[in-house]
Amino acid sequence: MKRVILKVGGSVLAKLPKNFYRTVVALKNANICDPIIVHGGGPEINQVLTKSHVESTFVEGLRVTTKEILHVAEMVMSGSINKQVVTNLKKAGGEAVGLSGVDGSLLEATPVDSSGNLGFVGRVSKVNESLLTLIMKQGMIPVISPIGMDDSGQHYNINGDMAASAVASALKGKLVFVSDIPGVMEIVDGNPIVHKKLAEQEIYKMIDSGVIYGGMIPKVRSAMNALSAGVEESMIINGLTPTDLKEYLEGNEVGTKITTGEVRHV
Ligand SMILES: Nc1ncnc2c1ncn2[C@@H]1O[C@H](COP(=O)(O)OP(=O)(O)O)[C@@H](O)[C@H]1O
Ligand SMILES: CC(=O)N[C@@H](CCC(=O)OP(=O)(O)O)C(=O)O
Repeated sequence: MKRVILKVGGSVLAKLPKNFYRTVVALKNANICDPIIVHGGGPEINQVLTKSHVESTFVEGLRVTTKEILHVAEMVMSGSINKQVVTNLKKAGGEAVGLSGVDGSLLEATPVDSSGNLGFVGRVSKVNESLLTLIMKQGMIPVISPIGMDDSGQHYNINGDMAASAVASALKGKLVFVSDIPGVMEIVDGNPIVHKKLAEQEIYKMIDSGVIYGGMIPKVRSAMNALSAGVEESMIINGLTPTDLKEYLEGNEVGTKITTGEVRHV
């Protein structure tokens, strides 16, 4: 069965319309496809850090992660957020298994930056596909928190978009980023537009010119990496509307499709 990897951003987790989880469960129960959720949690991590008076900085959308910040990221994402997503799927009539990348070596990780400037930020070096397959075969939806571990047992904070891209690449599924914007946007002649399709070269230009910034940088990079790894489709859609996910699954044009091909247009 086809796999759809849904990366649900921290930006939308608390704001998803009621039918979001019902749509995901319906896909599974009707054997249309096997959904896998990878979630983020940036805003909730920020809240806890702010309460603890811990400052946090980002480099190109990645959080510089000290030992203390890693502890908070793990507590927030693998703890409360992961279990809330599992609960929401249950309430929508599904069964889900919540895991972090630490469990069953689901996401083996290495430091993203060998200079050490980003601290305990990881990238996925290997995905335990058979564990995911096992869960899906039991009729359950895997829900993944993006914390990884290396051979020595060191944990890493992994950007959710990068984790989702690695999972999609391993499973050769479709990759859908569910975020708080209608897609990749740009101001053209004074008006905001949503790009329906974007190719690699355009994306690099948009990063260089600052049109794509912050959390959108790891998203588009992860989308492109997944495509080069053989993923069928990488999309960015809006999690704030009750219709985008359903429309996308029904084959209608929503959000931004990232392509490897040549340019253009809106
Ligand atoms: N060109 C762009 N189009 C749309 N959003 C952009 C763009 N560049 C940067 N962004 C920012 O990226 C954010 C989405 O990334 P992020 O906050 O990390 O979301 P998530 O938690 O869903 O992963 C948007 O809310 C917006 O502020
Ligand atoms: C290394 C790194 O940046 N990790 C992210 C993990 C959470 C995440 O990716 O959350 P969103 O999906 O909400 O952006 C962080 O600490 O914020």
